[in-house]
Amino acid sequence: MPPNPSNPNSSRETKQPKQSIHRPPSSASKHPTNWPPEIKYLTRPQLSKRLPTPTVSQLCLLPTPPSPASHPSPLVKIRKITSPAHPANGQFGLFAATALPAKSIILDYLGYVHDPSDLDETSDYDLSLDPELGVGVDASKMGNEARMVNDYRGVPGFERPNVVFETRRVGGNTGELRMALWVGSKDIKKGTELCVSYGKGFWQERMKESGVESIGEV
Ligand SMILES: C[S@@+](CC[C@H](N)C(=O)[O-])C[C@H]1O[C@@H](n2cnc3c(N)ncnc32)[C@H](O)[C@@H]1O
Repeated sequence: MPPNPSNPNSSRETKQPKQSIHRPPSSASKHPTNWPPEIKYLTRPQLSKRLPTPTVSQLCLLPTPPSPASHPSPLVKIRKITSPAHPANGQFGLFAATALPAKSIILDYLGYVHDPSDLDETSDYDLSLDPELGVGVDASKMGNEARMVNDYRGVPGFERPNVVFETRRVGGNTGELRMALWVGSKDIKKGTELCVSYGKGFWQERMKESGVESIGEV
């Protein structure tokens, strides 16, 4: 804090050792490298206020998770794609920061948890959490590193996805329902891009929006 001439305690402040300067706890505002500043970085899901109480209790959606994982995740890195051969060139992608064992969990897909009354139809980041209740997790305006995962289609070197989205219950069968990103059936080497399948529905919708009638095999 700079000295303030109108503050009688100011000169005393300037003599205090450097350690006394207030800093927020380091974990409070740490974002992953390359995190876009316009997107809110989440370390737990953000619940829509419009979610009905029975839905919140059925999915055990908790304002505070029992055991928060470390943030940012040490397992992944966000990188800008700079290969013209990559279909998401110029955008971001998610990469393994370390070797990832087959079938292991990587991280939760965090975002705005909402029901159909609170749906952003333009979002490309909305995953279904509970299809029966129509609850989704939308990471378009807020989320974590998992929002950066690209689809494998057209990515050089990919014939199939190497990671999958699957729900999990935090802390056991009766815990909070979350969407998570998991390693597929094969180990992943450090530095490899992580690519899921968004599903045919995503690309069919994309084609419809761009006016293409038939898409054939996707
Ligand atoms: C969930 S985001 C993925 C992260 C995104 N690359 C970013 O930088 O925010 C989904 C968007 O990524 C792009 N994308 C992901 N995979 C793609 C692919 N295989 N081909 C073309 N675009 C892709 C599309 O623009 C899509 O709308």
